[in-house]
Amino acid sequence: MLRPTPKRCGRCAAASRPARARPDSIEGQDQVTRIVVLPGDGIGPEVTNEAISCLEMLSDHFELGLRFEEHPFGGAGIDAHGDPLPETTLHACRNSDAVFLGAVGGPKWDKAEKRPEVGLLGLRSALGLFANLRPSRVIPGLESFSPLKASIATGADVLVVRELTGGLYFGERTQSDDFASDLCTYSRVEVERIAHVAFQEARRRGSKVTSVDKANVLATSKLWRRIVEEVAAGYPDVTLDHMYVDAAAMALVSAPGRFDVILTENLFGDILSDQLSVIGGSIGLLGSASRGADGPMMFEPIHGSAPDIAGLDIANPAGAIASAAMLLEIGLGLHEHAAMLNNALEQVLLDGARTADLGGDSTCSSFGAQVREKLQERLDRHSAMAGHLAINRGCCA
Ligand SMILES: NC(=O)C1=CN([C@@H]2O[C@H](COP(=O)(O)OP(=O)(O)OC[C@H]3O[C@@H](n4cnc5c(N)ncnc54)[C@H](O)[C@@H]3O)[C@@H](O)[C@H]2O)C=CC1
Ligand SMILES: CC(C)CC(=O)C(=O)O
Ligand SMILES: [Mg+2]
Repeated sequence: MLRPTPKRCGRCAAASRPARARPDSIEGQDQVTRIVVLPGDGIGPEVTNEAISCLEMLSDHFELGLRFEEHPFGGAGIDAHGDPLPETTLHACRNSDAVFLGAVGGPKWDKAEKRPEVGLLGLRSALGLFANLRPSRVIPGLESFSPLKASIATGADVLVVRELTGGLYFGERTQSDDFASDLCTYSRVEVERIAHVAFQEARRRGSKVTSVDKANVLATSKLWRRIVEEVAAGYPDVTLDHMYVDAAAMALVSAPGRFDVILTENLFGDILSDQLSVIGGSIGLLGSASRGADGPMMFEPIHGSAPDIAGLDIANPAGAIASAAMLLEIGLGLHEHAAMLNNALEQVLLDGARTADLGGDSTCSSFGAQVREKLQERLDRHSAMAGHLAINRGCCA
């Protein structure tokens, strides 16, 4: 993964080092990291605006060289080019260092020949983004966000590793007036590679994987379970257990603390991660990262375009901002910068800012502005610290 080179004092604590130079960088020229931004539809542009503004602030301050270019996608792609995934948009995504997506869909395009959601699935497939990481936790101090009793919700911290390019969403479909079918397929390779992602993620967390399937009925789940067991043998330090998806849905609300990493297929992961999001307070809080074997990663909040609240400036941008932090951390390897943004976001919530989904009256834009205020405080503190270090070390004169 390409990392921008922060241009501050080389020894400065918050400036991560580049992992490797961009292959297309020209000596003596500034390095640029291309972020393709797909605001999409409904609340997508509203939450994207808040998230990208945070990234711009960080990029300006640390001279990260992030360059943002917006492209139509989803319903906006249909309106602009008659296609939810216009060729120019796909080309830009393929040639980017990372993609940031708001959300797509809405009633305006529900009867379109190719719906916005077809564009989303097409993009995930075209970029080979087979692994979708959806972290969710009950933030310490904000247990009251959860509809669950504090005794149940406290400490919940779960990562859903969702297979993203296989299963029912990508199987052959038939549809007539009286009959319809959706084919669910999984191959050994598809299960193996997502299982490896889950076990590797578990090593960075609580060392436990719960694989969720329906192996008491489905052939794909039987294959899934067998291959997950095989992959698990290579990770003796990680505990593996299996749950049927119906039981897992129940356990998520009765004992969310029992989970660390949930490894599951596309449809189950889609459903369970929405359910999980509410345990932390709202679907508006969760970000996600999608990755393939190589190429650009994509970052998006887990929610949809929320047509019921679109255009009202009341959407919660926290999930989009959390996705921006994931872009910094996972996409660009800028751990300290990501931590600054996450920390600013969490502080705004701890200070009491609440959008409507959390029972408050903060607007989307005012919430975003508050996060940037907190971020600015952290940047100022960082500059002051870097100044001290520079004086002591005789650099950054
Ligand atoms: N990644 C994507 O682009 C996704 C797109 N969709 C599409 O979005 C459209 C709407 O789908 P829905 O099923 O209604 O799911 P949704 O996630 O858009 O909304 C479900 C509920 O959560 C609320 N909500 C969602 N995000 C919120 C936020 N940030 N702040 C406050 N409240 C929020 C909405 O107001 C709504 O009541 C459909 O066209 C669907 O296909 C759905 C999920 C993901
Ligand atoms: C088009 C849908 C599969 C999008 C969705 O619900 C999701 O990825 O969470
Ligand atoms: Mg979903």
